[in-house]
Amino acid sequence: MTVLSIDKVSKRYGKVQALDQVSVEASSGMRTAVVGPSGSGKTTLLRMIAGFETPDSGSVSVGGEVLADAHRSMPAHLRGIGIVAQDGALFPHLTVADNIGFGIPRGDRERTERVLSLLEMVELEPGMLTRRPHQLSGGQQQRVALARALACRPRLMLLDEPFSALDTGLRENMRKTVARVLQAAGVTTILVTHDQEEALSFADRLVVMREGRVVQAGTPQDLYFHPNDRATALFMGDAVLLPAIAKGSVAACALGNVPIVGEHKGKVEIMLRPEQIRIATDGSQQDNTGQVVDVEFSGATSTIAVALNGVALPPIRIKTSSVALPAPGAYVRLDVAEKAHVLEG
Ligand SMILES: Nc1ncnc2c1ncn2[C@@H]1O[C@H](COP(=O)(O)OP(=O)(O)OP(=O)(O)O)[C@@H](O)[C@H]1O
Repeated sequence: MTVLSIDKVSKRYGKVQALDQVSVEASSGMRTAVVGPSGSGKTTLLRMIAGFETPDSGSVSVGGEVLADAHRSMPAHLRGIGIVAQDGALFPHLTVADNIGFGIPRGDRERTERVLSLLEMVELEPGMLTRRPHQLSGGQQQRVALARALACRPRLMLLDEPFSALDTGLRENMRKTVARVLQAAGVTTILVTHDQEEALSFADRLVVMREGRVVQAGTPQDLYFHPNDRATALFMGDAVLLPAIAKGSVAACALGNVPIVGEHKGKVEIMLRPEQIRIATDGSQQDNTGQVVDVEFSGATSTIAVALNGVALPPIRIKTSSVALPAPGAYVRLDVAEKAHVLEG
């Protein structure tokens, strides 16, 4: 069942077309991440759903009810939408208990019980209830903000870069906790983030925006392995892009004859993710694809730059396990482990 439906929404600020005919749908219980470079319109879209902006044209509906179009806009507080902002935006003068219970009427007999169960849901100890926000860590503040947003039993949850202020380790941990909590609560969620890795691991579905438009939407696997174009390919992660001549299901390129997804003919550009390429260090001077020009050690994995034989292309960079690394100058053979993706256009 579709919970959120954004239909051809446009928004202009002076000369800037912040949103241009944007359509997005989110099904019940799904987690959708909106990603895109800075200025692509992500925040404007989120603010539009929340009710802080009104569309010039198009409509925003939740649960089949039109919340906003060019003629009307339901006030934000009546929309039944929960929001967790980047900094948590907790009320500094209120305790954790009062922050979480803020949207639950004081006279509600089950208020205390509900606050406790929300606290437990976000994995915080009951001892925290009497603390104020400044006595909490960044991660704990975000958990309280999530509990507060869930307290109103929202029909939709908006997450605006909620992990960006946290350290890397904590960030990953929080991402998992928040995904688990939202899944358990069955709340349909929209996450806005700069971080494509975060989007890939958090969401069931990704929407990629560029210059106010949705350029591609799909599962994380779709977007990562089958981006429509070069810009999305590079935005979603490290990519090896090579010119090639396609003939049916094979393309001839600097890595040899590589199997490709689908059938193509003539000049194309193919994409492989670095982990789809294996380095064989037994390449002799006769049987090799290129020469190692740089090795960048970074713990468990390393990045190896390989200059390909006979092509005027920059060295390709491949992430590999740091075990038995080749040395700079070594000849290596590169084997393609999976079918390459052919980019459009
Ligand atoms: N209130 C406003 N007045 C004028 N221009 C605005 C306003 N809000 C956004 N814009 C412009 O609209 C465009 C989209 O901005 P938006 O904040 O939605 O992008 P974003 O993808 O969220 O960027 P970031 O990742 O940097 O937060 C930008 O060019 C921005 O400068």
